[in-house]
Amino acid sequence: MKQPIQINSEIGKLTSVLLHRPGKEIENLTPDSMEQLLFDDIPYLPAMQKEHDFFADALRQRDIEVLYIDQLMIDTFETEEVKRLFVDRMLQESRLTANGSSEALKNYLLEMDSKQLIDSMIAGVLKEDLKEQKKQHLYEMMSRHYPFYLDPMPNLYFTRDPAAGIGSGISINPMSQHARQRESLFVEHIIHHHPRFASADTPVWMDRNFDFPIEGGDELVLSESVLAIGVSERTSARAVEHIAKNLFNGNSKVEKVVAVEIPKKRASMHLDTVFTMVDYDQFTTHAQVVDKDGHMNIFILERGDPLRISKRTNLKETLKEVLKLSEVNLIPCGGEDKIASAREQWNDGSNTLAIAPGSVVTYERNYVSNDLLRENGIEVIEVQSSELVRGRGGPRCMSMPLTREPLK
Ligand SMILES: NC(=O)NCCC[C@H](N)C(=O)O
Repeated sequence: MKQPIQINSEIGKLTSVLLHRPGKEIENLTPDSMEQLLFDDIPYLPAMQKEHDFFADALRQRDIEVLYIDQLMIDTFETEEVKRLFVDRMLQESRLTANGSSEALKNYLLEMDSKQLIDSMIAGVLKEDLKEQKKQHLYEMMSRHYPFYLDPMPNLYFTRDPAAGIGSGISINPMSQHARQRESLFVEHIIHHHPRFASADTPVWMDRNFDFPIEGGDELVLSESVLAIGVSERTSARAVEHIAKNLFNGNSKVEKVVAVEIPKKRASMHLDTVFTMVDYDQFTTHAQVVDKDGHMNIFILERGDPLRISKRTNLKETLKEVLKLSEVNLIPCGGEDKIASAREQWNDGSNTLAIAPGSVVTYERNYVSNDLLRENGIEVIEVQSSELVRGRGGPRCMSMPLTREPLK
């Protein structure tokens, strides 16, 4: 049987990918809530959707199958029982802001057809959407109360983060930020209930109930046997150890987990905001975390009880060692210019999505980085991002590869 997940590298020809087209959840951002929901601004939805469609079309034109989270979810809602199960899980995990709202909300959601149901769960449910509930608490009676029963999920279009394919298995992530924690529930549900995935018995390398966070933007499959993981604002060292043990003890081909420490700050929230693989021996990097010689804190985890852990201090040398390469080229985002480099990193210039060795999708706006990639022989497919970028993520963040061809 064809494996529904098969990811043995960052750069093998991409054949199937999971996306989410931004929807009404974006219009439910307000100046009061956007910071808590991890946005710096409120995107203009019609333009954002146009940009996202352009991105999806660019992938389809290159024979990449594009699947959407909402459609996969709808496919699972064939029976009333599965629908109820998911609504229950979702409500359990949502911070409901009024007593008694849970039952009313559940009934409100279950009256919907599958498409409306999934759209509403992603967009959020306003208190005014439900019939007036009897108010019992002071905070409900005060006029300026919080408008949502169910918070919107505006970050869902960053499908990279809630889960990551590794080999023929998956890491279903306990996410660090409250605003994003429900996202991995969608992936977990799809893996267990969608016919394409459920029958495959996909190994789960990380369970979303683990107590310490990890996010997919930090998980980079450098080769069949080497996984790099950023220890970052979003990913904990404990989660790295945990997934490493599961990979080594399970039926995976991973032999080395390379833990890369990056500054715990928003501009470099995940490893893929400052480091991506673009070819067999070429990588984007950013000066904020790694100078052109590649100095930084790196630990290699290998099988053993306890795990064998050894320190390295140079990214370039470590990549040469673990990937068995004689040379490695680090391409700095924004080049040597400090201003261009800071600007383009903020706008996700390092966040490339490789669709084949030496071929990447990037944002058009990062022209300094794009020119530099081309000078280094990389094919650059540009997509527009006046609005998409406002959520602080690029093409890699907006995609969860499901299958890639093996490297030759
Ligand atoms: N892999 C990534 O870097 N994803 C970008 C996520 C951006 C989102 N607004 C967040 O703060 O989680």
